Amino acid sequence: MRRVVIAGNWKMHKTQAESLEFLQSFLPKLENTPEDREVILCAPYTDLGMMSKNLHGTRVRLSSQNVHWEESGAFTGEISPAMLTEVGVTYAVVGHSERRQYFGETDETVNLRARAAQKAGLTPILCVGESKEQRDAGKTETVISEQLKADLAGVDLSRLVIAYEPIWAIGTGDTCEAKEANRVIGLIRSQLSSGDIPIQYGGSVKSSNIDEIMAQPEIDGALVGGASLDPEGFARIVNYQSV
Ligand SMILES: O=C[C@H](O)COP(=O)(O)O
Repeated sequence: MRRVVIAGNWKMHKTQAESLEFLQSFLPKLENTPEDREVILCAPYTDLGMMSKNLHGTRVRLSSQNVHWEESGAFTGEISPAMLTEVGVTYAVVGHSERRQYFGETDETVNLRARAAQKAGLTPILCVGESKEQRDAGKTETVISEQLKADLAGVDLSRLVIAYEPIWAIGTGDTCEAKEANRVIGLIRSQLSSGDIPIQYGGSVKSSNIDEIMAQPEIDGALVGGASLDPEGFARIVNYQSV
């Protein structure tokens, strides 16, 4: 039975004060959230320690937005697995398209990060997805297959979440049609030796479209960017209506 995993990726938003204000409004809205839904917040590094203290004893889990593959070293701006586990982080987003686009992330480094995360006891949330040009050229399946093959080499599939995030849907309001997202996620699942891996959809998920997205049989959750910044709106996404 696959888990439902709803994660909010705050990206470069929310100071510690803003994060605390978010939690104070968000947490009470989870009182009736079904227990089988995993709720994760992917916060900036600076907020993780404070958030961990305020989330202790709640059902909300913490994720970083990246993780380095070395235990320590001269890697300016990076963060090690131990720095994350020490403050109670249990997930790590790896391979987000913005890291691939702006910070030279490659399938090779994504794979290193995923394996290092697992070695430290973190669960990677691996992001894959095609660009508009690749989709328009009919290359979606090929691109994602190649990403999966390279990113998942030596990765333990029993401790993994995958997020299908078409790049052209990220931050644009141009959400992928739910049935198309379901088709692609079905293709992703067909290439995995384990059928129990939760596979999320990400890309302009909002409170207005979450019910339709989650009604799709292959979709196990969402990786939400902009719409996760507002406690009310993200609570509505977490509390989506099952059909
Ligand atoms: O990690 C989240 C994805 O980049 C989606 O972001 P978005 O919901 O703002 O489109």
